[in-house]
Amino acid sequence: MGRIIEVNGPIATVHLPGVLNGEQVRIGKLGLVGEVIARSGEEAVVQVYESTESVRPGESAEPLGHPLAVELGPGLLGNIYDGVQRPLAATYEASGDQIARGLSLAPLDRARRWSFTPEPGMAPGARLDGGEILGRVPETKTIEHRVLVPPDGRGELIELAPNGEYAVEDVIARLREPSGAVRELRLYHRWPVRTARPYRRRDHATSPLITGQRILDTFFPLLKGGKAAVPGPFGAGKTVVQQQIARWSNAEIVIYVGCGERGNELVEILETFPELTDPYTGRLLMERTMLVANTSNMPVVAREASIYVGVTLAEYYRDQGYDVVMVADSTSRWAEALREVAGRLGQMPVEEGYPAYLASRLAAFYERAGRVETLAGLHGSATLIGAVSPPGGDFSEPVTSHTKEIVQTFWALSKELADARHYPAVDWTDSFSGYAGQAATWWAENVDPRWAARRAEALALLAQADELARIVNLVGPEALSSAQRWALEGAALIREGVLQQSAFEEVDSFCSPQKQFMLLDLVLELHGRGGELLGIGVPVQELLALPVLARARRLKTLYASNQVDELSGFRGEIRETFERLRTEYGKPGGGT
Ligand SMILES: Nc1ncnc2c1ncn2[C@@H]1O[C@H](COP(=O)(O)OP(=O)(O)OP(=O)(O)O)[C@@H](O)[C@H]1O
Repeated sequence: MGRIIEVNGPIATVHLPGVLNGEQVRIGKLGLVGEVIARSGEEAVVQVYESTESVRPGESAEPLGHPLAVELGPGLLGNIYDGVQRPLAATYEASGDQIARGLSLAPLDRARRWSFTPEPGMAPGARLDGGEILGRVPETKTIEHRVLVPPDGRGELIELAPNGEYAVEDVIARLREPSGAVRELRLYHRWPVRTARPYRRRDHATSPLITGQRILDTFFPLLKGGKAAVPGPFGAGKTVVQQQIARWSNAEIVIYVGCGERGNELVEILETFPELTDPYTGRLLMERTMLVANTSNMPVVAREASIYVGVTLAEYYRDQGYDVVMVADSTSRWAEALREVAGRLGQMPVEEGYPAYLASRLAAFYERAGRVETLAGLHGSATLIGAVSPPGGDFSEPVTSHTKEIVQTFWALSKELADARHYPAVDWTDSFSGYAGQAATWWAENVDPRWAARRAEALALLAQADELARIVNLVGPEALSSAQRWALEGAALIREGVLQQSAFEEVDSFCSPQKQFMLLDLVLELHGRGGELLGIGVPVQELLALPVLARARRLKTLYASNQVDELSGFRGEIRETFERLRTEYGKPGGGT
């Protein structure tokens, strides 16, 4: 037992000989949770994850003998945790609205019993390695939990529990480790959150994470196992984008980390998520979701912990062979926590007060994304998506600029688009995806071989229109040729008929890959055929007045994702309209 020497906000200096860096510590009479972040001689600096108000020098400091770790086992799904994995529902029951400080509640329900089935063929005498599957538990109606040997466990199986109902603390297997020691395995194990969980090897990520959002999937795709960022100024729609991904993406497991956003946003998430229906099963989305949310009475440094808790949960389900997506809202708040701690430790600030290790911390976090072959030989992925909230919307600030270097997919939200009520306000000029090549293979095989060409054509048209818009601003629309005016119209059709997508409109909130491609293809066909007519002398005014243009803008809400065949009927309408015009103008003396 040690004692507190000094308390400075969320940082406590303690006299605690022999404590290790990273070790968890409980400090003060209340037993507040903290973690050693620096040591010098017999003293250690502890980052405390709860308010240190009224904690005094001289009070006790107790080392717990292990680093900040999470419990991993059945019962995680559907849970809402705080930044140090305390279950919020049970916590509220125990202490009411204001979480009592120092409260220690088990993350996994100790009383609940789970129906365990040992893995077929697994019997005493088997040589087991870390990460292998011992048995299975139906965790929810849709997700089967694979009970794993902890990654650091290895040896001869000497006992395995038969089929039956077990609580997480019950011993379900005994292992004789190479040292001869017998290790008891339970339905759950602990894992330190700052250590990436091991896997056999990295796989190439090949299939896209389909989010149902056209600007994301078609224009700036992300792969399962990939890393993405959503930077955006205040109110540009980061939260809506992340919620849409959590709600609609084709990942099997969803982890939503609400890290330090404003209280009311958190309340909204806590209220809305438990009511959402899973579009793939018709059941509750929470059956395959976990929420990690910092409560407002936890200090900023707890945001750090919640990011690591989230990513460790993601790796754990990846290790069971699932595709997991984790969204973190927002990594800027986490970076602010790093800055606050660095400041209090008197570390040299480098950029805008952030410590020199900001970039490496961000990189190490995103490095935990990936598609892997697990220790059990399964294939799973963890996709990481972080929101970034640059102050004043300035993307050159340190957190955004470092993140941009690290991620492969960058969905840049723009204030101008949001102000113009163009949602999702993802800017097609500033955004990028390094995965478009791999995604193209998937789209070609599963949707249409022309995907990459159509995508490139649309992006080129959007870029051309942005350039033309600048000219119009300078010299007025009269300076444009007919072809240029038609290009502007083509880009407007893409923006309004394809890119804009309301999260709140039932038919359009989710768009299947087939519908995404069909919409894009139809708009480009329309534009292409109009261009041909300009070539034979049809005046651009006549094209611009065609009623099919307005129809093309509305297609997205007229046909749902399961009505792609009906939607494709619009191609006939386009062809008919343009053929009629062509015959009119093709005939001598026609067209007047
Ligand atoms: N895809 C969308 N469809 C319709 N409306 C949207 C969409 N995206 C954003 N909005 C509108 O923009 C508003 C602000 O979005 P959101 O709360 O996600 O912004 P934010 O960037 O997370 O804000 P903050 O900086 O406050 O965290 C939403 O309340 C909604 O009205």
